[in-house]
Amino acid sequence: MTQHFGTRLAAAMAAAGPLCVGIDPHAHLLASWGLPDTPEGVRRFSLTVLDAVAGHCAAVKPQAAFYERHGAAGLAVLEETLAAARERGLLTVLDVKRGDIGSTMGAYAEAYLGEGRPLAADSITVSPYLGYGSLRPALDLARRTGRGLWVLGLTSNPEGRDVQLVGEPTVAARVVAAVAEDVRGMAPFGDVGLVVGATLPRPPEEMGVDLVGCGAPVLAPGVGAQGAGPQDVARTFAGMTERVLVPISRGVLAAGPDQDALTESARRWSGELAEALGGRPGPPGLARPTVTR
Ligand SMILES: O=c1ccn([C@@H]2O[C@H](COP(=O)(O)O)[C@@H](O)[C@H]2O)c(=O)[nH]1
Repeated sequence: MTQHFGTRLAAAMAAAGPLCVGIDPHAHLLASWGLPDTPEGVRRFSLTVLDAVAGHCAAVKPQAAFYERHGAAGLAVLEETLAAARERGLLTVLDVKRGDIGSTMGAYAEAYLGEGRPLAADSITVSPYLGYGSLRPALDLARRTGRGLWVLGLTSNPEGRDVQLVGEPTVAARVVAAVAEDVRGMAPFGDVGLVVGATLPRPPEEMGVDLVGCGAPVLAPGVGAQGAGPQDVARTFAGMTERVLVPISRGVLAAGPDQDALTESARRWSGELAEALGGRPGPPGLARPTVTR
């Protein structure tokens, strides 16, 4: 029987720590790497990142937008990137932020979570803006195929709070409560996780959001180029750091195109995260590379 995503994620994090390297082939990064802003440039960028970071992080997070901007050829590169990550033993988080009425959500679920689908990933990001219940087809299919979902909760961008912190209980608190219900009893943690930024001004509990009691893993963007650091992750997610996967895109990618420099950057972030979050793999004590904001 297929292991559920929470089990696979926990195993990957136990082996390689909490770092998830984001693959965001921004036009400015392609240029600074000396690559053309074409599907072939995106392909070379993505495969270089995968070769550099395999073995130094638990997962990779390709950002679909940067592939989609190249049309069908870009999507073919995304398919190749997902397959190449799998070949290198890396879990994939496809950051595609899908969400729609249930009947259409079923088709998105097939596309990204269906067995044998060209764009299937180990997990995807989803938006609960059409109501948490509208995500049900994706939740069901993910569970059947041993895949996972990351539901937007409290995103890393400050504007998100205009929507997510409205109401009593807040929208974010309702989403977290719905996820808690779906992962209740799952160990080591659930197959549905939450996206909660490491950039929050206060711990989620102080914002009325009970993440510690929820039992879901958390994907915590915002470290590096958005200004948060490993200590912010430790502070924001105190009491549940073993469940936090930390995606870093530009903060790692700025070290390219040299493959050894990319590897070193991933190792440094991994070490700093291990030191801040307590006792996970990575070489502590190395300085973090400069990142472009
Ligand atoms: O709340 C969110 C949700 C997703 N993201 C995505 O993560 C990366 C962050 O990139 P950095 O270069 O590490 O800042 C990017 O793909 C975002 O779309 C997020 O930042 N915040």
